[in-house]
Amino acid sequence: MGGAMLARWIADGADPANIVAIDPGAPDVPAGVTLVAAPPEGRPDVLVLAIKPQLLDAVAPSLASTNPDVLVSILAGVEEATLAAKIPARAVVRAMPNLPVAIGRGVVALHTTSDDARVRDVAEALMAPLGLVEWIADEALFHAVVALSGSGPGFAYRFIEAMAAGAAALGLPAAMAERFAIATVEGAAALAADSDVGPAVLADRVASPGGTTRAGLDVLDHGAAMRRLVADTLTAAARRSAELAEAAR
Ligand SMILES: NC(=O)C1=CN([C@@H]2O[C@H](COP(=O)(O)OP(=O)(O)OC[C@H]3O[C@@H](n4cnc5c(N)ncnc54)[C@H](OP(=O)(O)O)[C@@H]3O)[C@@H](O)[C@H]2O)C=CC1
Ligand SMILES: O=C(O)[C@@H]1CCC=N1
Repeated sequence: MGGAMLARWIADGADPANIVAIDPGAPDVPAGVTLVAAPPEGRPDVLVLAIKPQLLDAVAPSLASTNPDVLVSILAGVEEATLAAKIPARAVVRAMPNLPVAIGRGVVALHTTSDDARVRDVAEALMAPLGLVEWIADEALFHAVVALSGSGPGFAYRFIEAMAAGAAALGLPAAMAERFAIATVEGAAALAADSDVGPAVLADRVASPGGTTRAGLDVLDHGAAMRRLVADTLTAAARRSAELAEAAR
């Protein structure tokens, strides 16, 4: 995820000479970005933490002397207070991005208890090139955000896969089925984003009376099958986020 954010920042015009990536694993980084195995001397303006939540305790001591102006954490679950207790920083901002930030079409939720307007400005300016950016005042809602927009692309890809597999089972060549499924979901989402009515109304507009869509929607709606499946899916993801928070405390 850190790599996806970095790729977008550079595509948006950030100067790679101003960016230092800290990763002992020596991954590929964009040209001009300095890659180091351990934090260099000096105090960064912004430190973006993009390790797995389970690595926090192992990595935090190595960051203890960095003392950034703003620590931005994208760790699922892990709370602002936990981060503040483990990594000294003037301010901590939690961010929950998602994978489409790589093309500037992501969602980034932000949270901080800092009342310093400059901290909020820095976080907003950093995230603006990544897509839709919104502040969440109540940190407890971050579990829902992780489930919806953080994990959501994974769930959307499963749906696309299932659409394509369903069409292939009806005889469409598999590659064409996948192309059509992706373009259908992309177009449907773009229309919804551009529309002044909600998705329920749009679904009804697709469903001609007595037609094909209604026959299909009746399957999804029977016993609220789709709603229940998706609610269970998001609940499982949110529960996991809470477990990660608890484990990191
Ligand atoms: N994937 C997603 O869509 C999203 C992920 N997140 C959050 O982003 C974080 C990363 O997730 P994800 O990208 O999926 O996981 P990855 O395992 O792909 O990324 C973690 C990265 O951290 C590196 N790393 C490991 N140890 C260290 C260390 N000691 N110091 C610095 N870097 C280290 C890893 O390197 P190596 O591979 O060499 O071990 C790897 O590049 C998680 O906290 C997750 O909750 C948030 C929103 C969305
Ligand atoms: O699966 C995960 O834990 C991360 C957080 C949100 C998306 N990916």
